[in-house]
This record gives sequence, C-alpha cells and structure tokens, in this order.
Amino acid sequence: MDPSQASAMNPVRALQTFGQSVWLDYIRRSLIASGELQRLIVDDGLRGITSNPAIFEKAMTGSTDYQQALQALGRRRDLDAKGRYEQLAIEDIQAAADLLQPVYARTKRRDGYVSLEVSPHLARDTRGTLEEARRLWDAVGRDNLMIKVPATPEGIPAIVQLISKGINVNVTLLFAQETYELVAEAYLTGLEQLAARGGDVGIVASVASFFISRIDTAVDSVLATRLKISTNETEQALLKSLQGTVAIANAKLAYQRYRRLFSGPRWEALAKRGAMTQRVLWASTGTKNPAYRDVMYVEELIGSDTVNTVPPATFEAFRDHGRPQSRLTEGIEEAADTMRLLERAGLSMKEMTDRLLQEGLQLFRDAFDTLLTAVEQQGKADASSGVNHYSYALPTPLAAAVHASLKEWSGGNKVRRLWARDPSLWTGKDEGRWLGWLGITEDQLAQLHVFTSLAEEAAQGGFTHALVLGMGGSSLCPDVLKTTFGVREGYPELLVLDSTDPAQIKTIERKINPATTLFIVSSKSGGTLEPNIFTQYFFDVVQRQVGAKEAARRFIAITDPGSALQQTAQAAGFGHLLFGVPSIGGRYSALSNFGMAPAALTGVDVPRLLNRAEIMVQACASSVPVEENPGLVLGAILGVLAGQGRDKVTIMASPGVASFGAWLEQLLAESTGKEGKGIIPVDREAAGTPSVYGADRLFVYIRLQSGPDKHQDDAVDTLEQAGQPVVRIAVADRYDLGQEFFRWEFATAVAGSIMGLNPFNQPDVEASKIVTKQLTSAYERTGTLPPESPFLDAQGITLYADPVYGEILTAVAGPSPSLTNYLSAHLNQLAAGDYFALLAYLDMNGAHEAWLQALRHRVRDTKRVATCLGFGPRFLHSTGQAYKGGPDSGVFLQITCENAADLPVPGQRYTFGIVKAAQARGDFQVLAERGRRLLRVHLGDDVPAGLAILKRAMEQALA
Ligand SMILES: O=C(CO)[C@@H](O)[C@H](O)[C@H](O)[C@H](O)COP(=O)(O)O
Ligand SMILES: O=C[C@H](O)COP(=O)(O)O
Repeated sequence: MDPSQASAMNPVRALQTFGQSVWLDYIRRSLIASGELQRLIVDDGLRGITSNPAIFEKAMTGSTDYQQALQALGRRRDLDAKGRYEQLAIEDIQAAADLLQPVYARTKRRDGYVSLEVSPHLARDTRGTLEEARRLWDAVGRDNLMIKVPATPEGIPAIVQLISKGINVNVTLLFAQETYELVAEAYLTGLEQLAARGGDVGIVASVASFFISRIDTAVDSVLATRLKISTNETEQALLKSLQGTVAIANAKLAYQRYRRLFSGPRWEALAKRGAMTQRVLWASTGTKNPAYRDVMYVEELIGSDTVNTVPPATFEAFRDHGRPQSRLTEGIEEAADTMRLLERAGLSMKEMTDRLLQEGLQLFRDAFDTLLTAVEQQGKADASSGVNHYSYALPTPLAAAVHASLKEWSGGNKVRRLWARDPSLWTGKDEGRWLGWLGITEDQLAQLHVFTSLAEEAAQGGFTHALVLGMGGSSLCPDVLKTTFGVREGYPELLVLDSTDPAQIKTIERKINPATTLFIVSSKSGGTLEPNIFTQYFFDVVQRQVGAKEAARRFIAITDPGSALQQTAQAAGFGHLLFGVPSIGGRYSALSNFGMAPAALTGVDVPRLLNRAEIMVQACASSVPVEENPGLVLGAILGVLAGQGRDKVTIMASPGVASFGAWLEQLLAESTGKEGKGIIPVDREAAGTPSVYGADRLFVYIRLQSGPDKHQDDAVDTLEQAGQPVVRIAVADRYDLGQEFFRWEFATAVAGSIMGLNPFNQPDVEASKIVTKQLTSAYERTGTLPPESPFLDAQGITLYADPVYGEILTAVAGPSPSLTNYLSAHLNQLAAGDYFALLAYLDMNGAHEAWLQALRHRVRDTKRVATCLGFGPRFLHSTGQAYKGGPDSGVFLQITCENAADLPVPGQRYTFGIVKAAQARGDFQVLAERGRRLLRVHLGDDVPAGLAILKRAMEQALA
C-alpha cells in the first residue's frame, strides 16, 4: 500500500499496513459488555488485549462494573480475595478472548490474543510461576490466551517450560536488551523442546514486552538533576540532546536484535516446522511527559512484525491525529550513538534497567495488594455485619500460642482448604465427605417453602404437640429450640423424647393427646434402636385411638435417603418423609432438616433463624482475615488450650439459652473425644469461686444480651480477673443462636484439625451400641439378661466394678468395706486435671436433676475438679464418646435403679426397662474395657430411699 492510501485510513487501522498489530493495554467489564471492544475490533482493527495487575486494580476498584459480582462472590466461602479476583478476571479474559477469536482464526494464530498476568508475588519463584501459569491457562481454557510472566531470572526458566508445553507466553517487564536476548533464547529453547517431543510448534505464540515510556521517565529525571548542577555548556548540550530519546533508541536496537535472533539456521529449522517468531511488543507506550507528543511512542515504533499495546487515551489520540509511518528501522546508527552518549554522560543503562525492573515488580505487587485488599474489604463488609460479638481473655502464653496457631492457619491457607473440604487438614481419611454442613444454610434458604408449608400444616391441623423421637444429634437441636423458644401461639408445643427410661416415656405419654400430636421420628441412620422402639410404642398408642391409617398421617420421618426408616415411613404411609444430607453427621445437622423441620412445625421463624446462621457462615469465609474469623478464632482457642491441658470447656449460658449447652456438649465431646485426646465439655455446672477451679479449664460464657444473669456476669468477671481463660459470646436475641450453631461447628472442625484427629466420626459410641444390641438380642432369645454379681451389697444398694478396678478399690477401702469406704476410695482417685462424671440412668425429672446437681457441686467444691452430669441413655449419644475414647482423666459414678413400672415394646420380648438396663451395662462394659475408673451404684427399686442412702454415704466419703 502506498503511503498516501495509508494516510487516508483511520490511523490506527493503518498500522496494519506497516505490519504492526495494535493491541489495547486495558480491560474492564463494561468495555466488553457495552460492545465497545467489539467496535474497536471491527472499526479500528484492534488485534489483541493486554492486562496487568495495575489494569485490573483500576478496573475493579475504580469502577462499579464489578460491584454486583463481588457481592455475589461474597457468598463463596471457598474463595479468598485472590480467588475472587481471579474468578472475575478470568471471566473478563474469557469474554475478551471470545470476541477476539475471529481475529485469532483469521490471522492464523498470529494475533487475537488476550494476556493475563501471574501474581506479581511469584516473580521470584520459578515453580510458583509455573504452577500458577498452568492453573490460569486451564481455568481460562482459551487457545488465544497469553500468560504473562516477568523477565526476571526466575521467570525465564518458567518461560522455557511453558513454551515447551504449548502455553502462549507474553514476557513482561522487559527493559534491558541483554535480558531480551535471554528471553528470546528461552522461547527458542522452549520451542525446540516442544519439537523434540513431537509437539506442534506452530500452535505456540509469544511476545516480548519492552517497556518504553518508563525508560524516558527514569533517564530524563536523572538528566534533569544533572542539568541542574552542570556548569559546562558542552555537557549541558549533551544532556539536553538525550532527553526523550533513550527509550526509543533502546527499542530500535532491541528490534535489530529481534531480526538477528529470528534468522539464521537455528531459527530456520523451527520456522520450517511452522514456528512463529516471538514478536517484540511495545508496552508502556502512553506518553508521560506532557512536553512530548502524546502519540510519540506509537509513531516512532512502527515496524513490521511488531505489536504495540496502547492505553485507551493514546489509542484515541492516535486515531485522532496519529501519523502512521514506518520508522522503526530508521536511524539505527543514531540510536546506537544515543546509547553511547548516555554512557559517556555517566548514566549506566544497566543500572537504570535493573532499577526499572525492581520498581516495575514493586508497582505491580502494590497494585495487586491494593486490589486484593479492596476485594477483601468488600467481603468483610458483608461478613462482619450482625455477627454475634465475641471476645476472649487469655493468659499471655496461651494468647501467644493461639496467635501462632492462627498465623499457621493463615500461612497454610487452611481456611480455604477447610471450605474446599480438604481431608488433609485432619487425618487425611474420609473427612472431606463429612463437611456438608458448610453449605447447608444456603441450601436451606433456597428451599424455605418447605418450612413454610410445614408450619402452615401444623398450625392448621389443630395439633397440640409435636413430639420428636430421636437421640443425640437428631434430638438435641430440637431440644434447644424447645426450651429457647417455648410454645408459639397457634402452633403445637414441641416435646422431645430421647430416653428409654419407662417413667420418662410415661410422663411424655401423659402430657400428650395422641390423636392431636405430630410424631417426628428423627434418625439419620434410620437404624438406631431408641427411635425405632419409640415409634413402635407411640404408633401403637395412636393407632389404638384413631386406626393405623390415621396414625400414620400423624407421623413424620426425618432420615437419610435409603435408610430403613425411609422404608418404614413409606410402607406405613407417614404424613411426611424429609431427608437429611448424607454428608452431614448427626451432631452437625442442627441447621439441616433435623433441626429446622421441628422448628418450623412448632412455629419458630425458620427463615429468620437461618438468615442469622448465614451471617456467621459468611463471617467464617476464607476471605476474612484469620484474626477476624469468629469460628476459626474460637476453634484455635479450643484446640490450642486443649493441647495445653485446658481441656475442660466449661459452658456458662444465660438462662434463656441454657439448653444450648446440651447440644454443644455433644458437638465437642463426640467430635474431639477419641484416641485418648479430647475436650471434656462441662455443662450446667453452677459458677463457683475461683478457688474451686484448677488449671484445666477454659470458660465459655454465652450471654443472652436480652436476658443476662447478674450472678453469671459477676462470676465470669471474677474468673477472668483470677487469670482463668474466658471466651465471651454475646447473643443479641434468641434467633442469633442460629449463628452459634454454625460458629461452634466450624470451631469444632478447626479444633479437631489442631488436635490432629477426625472430628466427624464417633467410634466409641458405636462400641457401646454394639454391646447393647448383643444384650437385647440375648434377651430376645433367653428372656433374661446375663446375671451380674455385685462386690458389695449394703442397705439395699449394690456396687459393681470391673475386677481390676474393684480390687484397687477394695485395697484402698480397707478391711471393713462399706458403701462409704468404697465411695471414698473411688473419689480419692480424683487428682488435679481429672474430672468426675455422674452417669445417671434415672428418670430425667426435676427432683433427680436437683439431687444430682447438688452432688456434683459437692464433689467439685471438695475435690476441685471439673464435674459432668449425664442422664442415661441420653448421654451415650453425646458425651459418652469422650468418656470412653477421650483422655483417661474421668472418674465415673454410674447410678442405676430398678424401674418402678416398666413399659412393653410392642412386638418385642424386651421392655423399655430391659433396654435401659442393657444400655447401662453396655456403657459400663465399654468403659471398663477402656480401663476407666468406674464404679456403679445400683439403687434397687426404691429410688428415693436409695438416693437418700447414697447421699449420706457420699457426704461421709467427701467429709
Ligand atoms: O506488559 C504489558 C503488555 O504485555 C503491558 O500491559 C504493560 O504492563 C503496560 O503497558 C505497562 O505496565 C504500562 O506501564 P505505564 O504506561 O504505566 O508505564
Ligand atoms: O447423634 C446421633 C445419634 O447417635 C443418633 O443417630 P441417628 O440420627 O442415626 O439415629
């Protein structure tokens, strides 16, 4: 084309006629979405796009283009700030690449590229660069992508590797011609390696990005300083003549090298196989000095086989008044002179370009960090609002250990790994399959209509009660909701049955009208003994009143898909069948249907509860800085303190939310109490003076802001002042318990990781279930339980221990063994760091509770040890795990009795009383097998009399 034709064209378009491709040094979402990019491609002949960290920083922080997308990404807990940035950047790069695809096809892969840079923090890390480049290449998934890698000593070997793998590379931050030689060499070597492996070298493209204007900016500034101090006119003339010339001279000489490097036999061999040259690309071509022509770094660098990536303002200016003309190969001698004169004037090009590289790296790192901080802020603003306030006071060494652990979580990207369900955070087994609870809130919020219709049905059906039949994780959340929310007007009253004690079953039966009660059979496995026999019992009761069909209508099953309970429910025609999530274990299932369906049925505002939970879910996201992640911080405290002997997590909760402790007990004990390690939760122990506590405690105060207890407030203050570690959680109102379910689940998972165990299994609960099953099966066959022989029978009370421990007690009890002596010998086992647990297989009523509470406090205040209290068989599905599998620091007093009145289990030979006895024995047997210090007191059939005798004996033993 003759120059007159070219000058008549759009100057930008005319660049093509000189063999130069113009790319745009800019990207932003609206550029693509508005159609502007397409217009530039069609009208101006734009052939590519380059991006860098500074460009994305400006795009994402300086526009509203990404606001919505960033907000939406705020929900992605598996993404940290970098992940969110990448997600958005990749979307833009893909969209731009798709628009440029026709250019790529038309130019046979010579043009049509979009560049995406690896993190500037990897500029000194060959391996990191390689990994990230490959990852980005795969994530973008477009052939017309170029990965930008800086021309650092560590970047260059990565370039060889990437080219040899067929990945297009844009080599960035090039200033020095000597470095350029290494870059071209890297490209050639990469191609040769690809060819040697039989790869197609014709599919790989690369550009070497020379930074132009920055050289003038740097050189001119030194020249200006020199001019200020120079008194020599010749020198002044020399210095002035160099102003605004060095960058272009440097580029012209680099282009000469390009022509030399991509000629000759080595290159010809590759060219024959279809290889494309690695073009030089002029970058940083916006004019910085207003005294210079605004299109100077375009006009002066036009030459065949080159690319100029131009920022938008320069692009517009060139379109407006650019003078396209081939100049790159003109004045080569003058360019060489310029470089010589520069050295003569005492300016070292090597020093200058070295410094520019360092500064360039720093500028990109700074831009990248600003960008990530902005993305993080966005997530944080969402995440922190409305989170239940928490604080902690730890003695200095413990605080330091917790901070060190948090640092490790941050360094190891562990929160991100947790959200990514990476089992290597725990024992590397199947933990990744048990993290469904991480996403349950979001799933539930997406199906709120289920809860709305359950609530409507319960309200309109005229039901008076909704009775949950289930154990442990399937019953404890409903139990918390029952006491926390009470009876909601217009809805049935929530009741929970989680005991085989015949008296307790009878109490419930007396409370309800079977015809107007909804029965919620909750069992994840669908194979747990207790809910199955409760169902048999109550189905029988209801059907006798309203017939089998009507009875079934009143039953709702909540279970995992495919369980035996599902079959039962379907066969009998239950009113509803709701499913659990197989990847959520029982104690992590509060926010799943196991907790939320009973809540809805009894009029609890489930959307509100879930929305509150979601606040905590967001706050625990991996984008939140570790020190501000409420679940992580709590988990680190639990895990670190447990490792330092403070493994008795003492739960204090305001009266309005006191039952939360029972749920929490299960979560902590079952999750961590195994392999001889574990946290021992201490619930419902009344606050004492600092002197009754040892150095094995961590206090957690869950304070209901709308109904605090003054005595608790004071007691916690006193404990903190006495140097005890204290965590405080402020729950604004009852619905904010939704947050606590999630916080504690997250914290427990974190603590499990720190303690090096699997927080999602419960091997020792299973063990006692097996023994119980053996005993009940034997009963079915024989009609009796195996006989037992007590080692003491006094005043109608009998004592049992396993032979080994029995001998120890006998030796200590002395020559005249009595109830008191044995109890004393047993209690004397308690040493600092031990805990005392009452395992009461009694009707869980107010009188028994008061009696047992008084006893535990006597033991605590006398022996200064932590104390636990559990009603059997309820605790078997909860703290029972830690008692058997956790640290061997428990001293157990099991209390059993004869049942005053028993109840039959329909269709079985055994009764509820027999089941309860078998459960107590199963518990005893497994504890004994584990070598635990365990004494069983059997009260006989007159429980009040037995308790009175036991009380006297205990008083004496403690005296
Ligand atoms: O490296 C490439 C293209 O390969 C460019 O995106 C390059 O980063 C930019 O042109 C420069 O960072 C812009 O520099 P400057 O105009 O701010 O000095
Ligand atoms: O904590 C869970 C209990 O052991 C009950 O298990 P389940 O829900 O499978 O019946």
